Amino acid sequence: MQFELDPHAPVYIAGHRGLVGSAIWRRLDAAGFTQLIGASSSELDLRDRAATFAFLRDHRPSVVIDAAARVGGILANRDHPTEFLSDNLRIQVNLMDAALEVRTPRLLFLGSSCIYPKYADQPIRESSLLTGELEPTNDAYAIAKIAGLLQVQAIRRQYGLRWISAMPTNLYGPHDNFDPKTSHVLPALIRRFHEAKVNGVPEVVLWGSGTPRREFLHVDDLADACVHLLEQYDAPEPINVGVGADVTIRELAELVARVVGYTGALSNDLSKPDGTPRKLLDVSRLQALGWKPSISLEDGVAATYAWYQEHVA
Ligand SMILES: NC(=O)C1=CN([C@@H]2O[C@H](COP(=O)(O)OP(=O)(O)OC[C@H]3O[C@@H](n4cnc5c(N)ncnc54)[C@H](OP(=O)(O)O)[C@@H]3O)[C@@H](O)[C@H]2O)C=CC1
Ligand SMILES: C[C@H]1O[C@H](OP(=O)(O)OP(=O)(O)OC[C@H]2O[C@@H](n3cnc4c(=O)[nH]c(N)nc43)[C@H](O)[C@@H]2O)[C@@H](O)[C@@H](O)C1=O
Repeated sequence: MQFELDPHAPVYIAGHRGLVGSAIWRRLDAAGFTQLIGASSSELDLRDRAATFAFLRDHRPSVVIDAAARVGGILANRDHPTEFLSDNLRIQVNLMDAALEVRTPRLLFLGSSCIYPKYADQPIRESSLLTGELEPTNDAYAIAKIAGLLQVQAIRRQYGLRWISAMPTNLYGPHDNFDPKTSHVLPALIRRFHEAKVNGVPEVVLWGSGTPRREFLHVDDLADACVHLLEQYDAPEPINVGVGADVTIRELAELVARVVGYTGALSNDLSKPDGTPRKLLDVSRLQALGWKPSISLEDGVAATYAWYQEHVA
């Protein structure tokens, strides 16, 4: 182990109420971490530079995990590039500038698989970064994320702080965003099929052609991978986090319909964008560090649907 994480040292999880932040909180809480720090966006708006600096000066965390961002699915990204660029740049720049000022020893920045070129060779290696054009529906978000991983690399090089960046694939699980317009595909389909079943709707419409392929990692696996990286990884290159397998959107829809118990028809709304045709991550570097996922897509979707029924439906 390269870094022994002290369970009694202050650990700040930015975005601790979100899909990823709450999973990391659960994972560290279960491991006996006693000084987890979080602040909602109404308590601390990370776009407010002065408030962010004051918060980091007050808490002086030993570890910062950046799971705070403006996040959304393909339509939210396509229709709001201004906010996806501006909010995410400000959140991460303020957080990392403030963490630098108090010399936070260890920081994990979370990017996304959408930073890679639209037509990158599959599976996508970290080295393909900036070798081709981005997917237009989320280029603003991707540029913000690329700026974030570059800021980590710059601070490592100039100040010697051992910060790292992880690039997760599409995530899902408890505390996801299930809003029909702004969410990602998997939670949107859970909600859509559930409501169609309950209301006896004969057909569910998928956005796009259903032919794009996506890789899905349960957020509890991601949280476990983040802790593993904080303990084992210390290099400037971003590191991919995924399962190493993908499905078509149509196959995902059929899986979700089966789990939900929906037996109606599926059709396609071709007026909606497909986005990147495929973004399967090469996870060989993560596997070489000794980590692999444990939650299958079928089990993960079933558990997420159960959570949805209890907390959202
Ligand atoms: N979901 C996915 O499929 C993927 C996500 N990621 C990355 O993981 C990270 C977390 O994403 P995810 O958990 O899905 O997103 P969520 O939307 O579920 O959570 C985002 C969190 O960020 C916080 N936040 C947003 N804006 C601000 C702000 N201005 N000030 C302070 N906090 C803010 C929110 O706080 P509050 O709840 O208090 O408003 C929320 O807790 C992001 O960096 C994202 O890019 C990467 C790959 C895939
Ligand atoms: C994690 C990654 O996630 C985003 O990229 P994305 O993977 O393309 O996002 P998505 O999950 O919204 O769509 C995946 C596919 O699914 C299809 N699709 C069908 N039916 C629905 C549907 O009902 N909702 C949605 N959202 N998509 C649908 C949709 O048309 C597309 O072909 C980035 O913006 C960015 O946030 C990012 O980094």
